[in-house]
Amino acid sequence: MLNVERISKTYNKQPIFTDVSFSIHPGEIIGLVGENGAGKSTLLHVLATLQMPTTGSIQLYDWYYQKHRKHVRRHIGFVPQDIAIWDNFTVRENMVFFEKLAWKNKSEKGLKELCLDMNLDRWHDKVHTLSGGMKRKLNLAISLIHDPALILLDEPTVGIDLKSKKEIATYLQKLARNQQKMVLYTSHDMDEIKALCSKVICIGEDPFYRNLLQHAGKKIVPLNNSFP
Ligand SMILES: Nc1ncnc2c1ncn2[C@@H]1O[C@H](COP(=O)(O)OP(=O)(O)OP(=O)(O)O)[C@@H](O)[C@H]1O
Repeated sequence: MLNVERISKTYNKQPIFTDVSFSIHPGEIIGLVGENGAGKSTLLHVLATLQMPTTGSIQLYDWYYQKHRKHVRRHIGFVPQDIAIWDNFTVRENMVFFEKLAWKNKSEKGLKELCLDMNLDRWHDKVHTLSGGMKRKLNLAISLIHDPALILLDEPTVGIDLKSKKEIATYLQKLARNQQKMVLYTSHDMDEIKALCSKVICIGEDPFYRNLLQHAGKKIVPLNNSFP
């Protein structure tokens, strides 16, 4: 379980978010929504251990981020907003390259299966010949090589077609259900959030997303006392 307790983040004394608390249980896919600049990416960066919270504590299973940062990292898969793969390498070469950097070894057969699970079947094709959606699928496959317990996805389906979105959603649902992964997923596509996520975190002061979700009968995770 991921337990986030009263974390805050400031940049140059400017608060980005304050007093944020929530939990993610194994098997849960939680949505993270909010207007541009609300702090979604910043929160994901903190949860990915790329930045430290200014105050508060985060615990993944028995490990505290502050104390066991290196260990915690091994159990996190992070897909950043920008696609981060090698354009002149093939799909296979990218998977093999990132496997070498991963904490766990995986056979080439296992790597290929990860791609095929998402209907990415262009194993020997160079990345620059793939569509945007295929690149996003490869980015996601790379983040899963080391079999992470917590998967953090920052707008993983932006600019991709409905079919690929559905394939990714189905894959994530299977992953969460069958392997008890914890998933935190940001998107500006509310239909996607409503279909995929069991609960939703609304970050930022603007009540727009909260109202929209309440209307749709979605469970909203209260972040602190100011948003009961
Ligand atoms: N390294 C940084 N230094 C200073 N301020 C930053 C830094 N990174 C982000 N910010 C600021 O933090 C705020 C939150 O940014 P963030 O990228 O987390 O928002 P977001 O909710 O992900 O936005 P979007 O929906 O546009 O992706 C913004 O005001 C941004 O300018």
